[in-house]
Amino acid sequence: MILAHADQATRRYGDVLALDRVDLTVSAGELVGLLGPNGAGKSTLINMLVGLRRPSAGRVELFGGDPRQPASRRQLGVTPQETGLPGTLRVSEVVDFVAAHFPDPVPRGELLDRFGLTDQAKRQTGGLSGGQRRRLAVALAFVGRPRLVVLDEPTTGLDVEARHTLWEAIRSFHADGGTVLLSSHYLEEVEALAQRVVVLGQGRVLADDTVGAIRDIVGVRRVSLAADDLPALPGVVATEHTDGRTHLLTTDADQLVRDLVTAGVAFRDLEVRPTSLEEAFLTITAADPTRTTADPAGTGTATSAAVGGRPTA
Ligand SMILES: Nc1ncnc2c1ncn2[C@@H]1O[C@H](COP(=O)(O)OP(=O)(O)OP(=O)(O)O)[C@@H](O)[C@H]1O
Repeated sequence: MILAHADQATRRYGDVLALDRVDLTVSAGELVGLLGPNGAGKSTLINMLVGLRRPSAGRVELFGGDPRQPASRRQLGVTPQETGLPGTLRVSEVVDFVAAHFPDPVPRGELLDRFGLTDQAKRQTGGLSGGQRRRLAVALAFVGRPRLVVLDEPTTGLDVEARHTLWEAIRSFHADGGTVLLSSHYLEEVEALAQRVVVLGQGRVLADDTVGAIRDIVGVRRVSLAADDLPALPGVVATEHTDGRTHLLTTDADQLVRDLVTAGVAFRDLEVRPTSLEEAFLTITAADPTRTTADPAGTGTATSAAVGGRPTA
């Protein structure tokens, strides 16, 4: 069953084309990560799906209806990128206030415990730290036992422990059958949580696939070694130097290793590993923005800027 759907959704702000004919479907039970650099259009897409913005062209649907109609949002929980909490209310009062809008809310104690906020229950929200406020804002999206939760950069500003608490809460909601769409700058977060990743770049969908498939699409491997002198080698899309080691990014690690041997390079401590999602993502977003999906041929378009290194060839 499709819970949220964008069909050729386009959004302009004056001269800025923030979203350009984006298709996205989120089905029941999925946990989808939305990735993209600053200004890629993630918030714009999320805001359209939850009824905060109207598309300039194309269509968006939530639970099969218009997201701008309150009836379509009854089973939705949202935490936008920026939220305001009444500073003089206590945490428990804010939770109770939101819970009063729902027929079967999560009990306050259970919710606060799940989000690591039990000790803050009696504190006024104005006195909370930024991270505690953020955790409360995210917790509120879950109060009404929604079927779909949409979180725009939920863990921004959180320390490692708070981030892991939030991950656990999101995972347990998903394990109980909940559906999640979340945007993030933290690529490790998407790797840790999401089954499916949608990569946005310059307002367009660059890739929509599993984390593993995106790595395969990009197909870049990191060959690390120590060597005094390296010749220019074919198939290297970028080179980095750290701590006396050289890291070569390539789409064909096997061939590169053969070439190193053939060239008689005296290398030591050779290591070959897949790139992280971050490297894959940066490679995709650096590719031709006119493509609607990433493809293997696109890997060759990676630039040194895309992977933070210097080209050798
Ligand atoms: N209200 C607005 N008025 C004008 N331009 C806007 C507005 N909101 C967004 N934009 C522009 O639309 C583009 C997409 O912005 P959006 O906030 O959706 O990106 P994002 O991927 O969420 O970025 P970030 O990761 O920085 O939050 C950007 O160029 C942004 O400057």
